[in-house]
Amino acid sequence: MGTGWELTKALREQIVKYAGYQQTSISLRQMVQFGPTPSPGSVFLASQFIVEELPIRLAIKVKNLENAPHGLNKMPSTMKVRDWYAQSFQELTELAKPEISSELAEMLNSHQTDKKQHRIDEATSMSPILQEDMKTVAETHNPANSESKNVAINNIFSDDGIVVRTSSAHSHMSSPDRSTNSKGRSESPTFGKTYYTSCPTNVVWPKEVYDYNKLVSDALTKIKKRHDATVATMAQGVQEWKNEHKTVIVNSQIQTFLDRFYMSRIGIRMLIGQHIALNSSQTSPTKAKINSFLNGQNGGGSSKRSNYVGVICTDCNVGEIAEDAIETAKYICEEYYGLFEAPEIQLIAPKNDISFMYVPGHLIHMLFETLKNSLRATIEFHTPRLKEKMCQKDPELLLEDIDINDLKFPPIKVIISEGYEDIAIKISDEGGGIPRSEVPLIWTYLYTTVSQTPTLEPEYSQSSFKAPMAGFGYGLPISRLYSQYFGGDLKLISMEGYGTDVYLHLNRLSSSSEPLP
Ligand SMILES: Nc1ncnc2c1ncn2[C@@H]1O[C@H](COP(=O)(O)OP(=O)(O)OP(=O)(O)O)[C@@H](O)[C@H]1O
Repeated sequence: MGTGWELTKALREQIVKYAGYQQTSISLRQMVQFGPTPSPGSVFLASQFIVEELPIRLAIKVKNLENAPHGLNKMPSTMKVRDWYAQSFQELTELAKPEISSELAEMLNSHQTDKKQHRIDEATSMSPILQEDMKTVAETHNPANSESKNVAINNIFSDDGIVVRTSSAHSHMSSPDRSTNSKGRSESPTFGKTYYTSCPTNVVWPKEVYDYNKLVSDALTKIKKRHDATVATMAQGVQEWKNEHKTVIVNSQIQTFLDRFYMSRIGIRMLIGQHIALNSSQTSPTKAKINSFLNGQNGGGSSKRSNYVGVICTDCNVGEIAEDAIETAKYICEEYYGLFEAPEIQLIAPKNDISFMYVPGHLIHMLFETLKNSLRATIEFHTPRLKEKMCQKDPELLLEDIDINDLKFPPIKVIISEGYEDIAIKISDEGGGIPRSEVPLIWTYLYTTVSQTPTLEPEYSQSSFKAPMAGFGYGLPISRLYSQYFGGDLKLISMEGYGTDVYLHLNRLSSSSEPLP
C-alpha cells in the first residue's frame, strides 16, 4: 500500500474472531430517534455502540474479501480494498475507550430510568404519519405474531411497546438459542445493547462526553475518507479478474459476492455517515446552556426544528429531489453530447407534495442513474432515425450536416405515485428498450453497452462513484441495492424497439432493518 502498513498475524487473528460475531441491524426509524439536535449523551452511547458494531462489520468484509470466489480475492485491487478494511478495523479496535467518571455514570443511569417517559414524549411529538407508521410497525411486528419473525423489527420495540432495544432479530427475537445464529455467528459485543438511548439536551454534559464523541467522529471521518474509492477500486478488481479470465460477463457467484459486498458497504457507510452527521448536529455546551435558559424562561419552549436527523430527512420531498436529479442528469447529458438542451423530462406528480422519511442522497443517486440511462437511450436510439427522416424529407441534406441540436427527441416521463405502503416512481423512456435476452445482464456488474469503459485513475478517490455519462455498468445494480437497503426495490421492464420503464419502489413505513449478509 506504500504506507508501511501491514496485515499482521495478530491483527488477522483478531479479525477472524470479530468476523465470527453476529452483526446488529438498525432500522431507519432507529437512526432517526436522535432528533435534529441530538443530546451529546445519546451520541456518546451511540458512539460506544458504533465502536463495537463497526469492527464486526469490517472484519466480516475482510473475511469475505479474502474468500472472494474464483480468484477474485487474488486481484491486486481486491487485496487493496481488503487492506483498507483491515486498517479501519485496527483503528477502531485500538481507539481509546472512554473513562466514565462516577458523575457521568450517574447521569447516564438516571436517564436510562427516565427512558420510557422520554420515548413516550418523543412518540407523541412526532408527525401524525410517523405516529401512524410506528403504530403499524408495532402491529405488524407484534412478537406474538409468528409472521413477524423475519421482518425487520428487531431492535425496534421493547416489551413495553416503545422504541428501545438494539439487538439482532435473527438471534434473540426468533431463536431460542441466543448464543449463535443461523450463520454460525456468536453473540457480539453489541448483542442486546442499545444504539439509541434518550438523554436530555438541555443539560451541560461533562467534557469527557464531548471529547469521546469527537474522538469517534474524527476516527470515522478518516475511515470514511479511506473507503471513498472502494466501489471504483473493487470495480477495478473485477476488471482485472475479467482480463485475466478473458471474459466479459461476471458469473453468478461473483455477482452474488458483489451484491453482498456492496450492500454491506451501503450499511457501513450509512452508519458512519449518520454518526458523523449526528455529531455535528449535537447540542453544544453553549447551545445546551441557551436551551436550558430558554426552557427555564418559557417552560420548555421549542427550539428551532429542522427536518434532518443526521443524513436522514424526516420530511423528504420526493418531487424536489426528482427535480434535482433531473437537472443534474440533463446537465451531464448536455455536456456529454454537446447539446444546448437535453431531451425533455416531464415530472408528473400529485398536486400535493409527497414527503416521507428517507435519505435524500440515496434517492437522488437512484434517480440520477436511471435518468442518465434514459437520456442516453433516447439520444442514441433516435439520433440516426431522426436524421434519416430529415434526409428523406430533404434529399439535399447530408446526414453528417445535421446538428444534433436540431433534433426533437421524445420526452422522458417521471411519474410519482403515493400509496400507503410505498412511494413509487416510474421513469419511462422511448429509447428503444433492451432486447429481452439482455435484460438479466443489465443487473450484472460491469455490464455496459458503452464500447469503451472509462479508465480509472490509479488514485481515484471520489466520494461517490459516478461516471460522466455511462460506461462502468454499475448504475443499475448499485441503485437497486440502495432501494433494497431500506426495503424497496428497483425493477425494469423493456419493450424492445420502443422503450423502457424503470419502477422504483420506496418503502414508506421505513420499518425494515438493514439486510445484513
Ligand atoms: N433506459 C434504458 N434504455 C435502454 N438501455 C438501458 C436503459 N437503462 C439501462 N440500459 C442498458 O443497461 C446497461 C447497464 O446500465 P447501467 O446503468 O448499469 O450501466 P451504464 O449506464 O452502462 O454505466 P454506469 O455504471 O456508468 O451508469 C447500459 O449500458 C444500457 O445498455
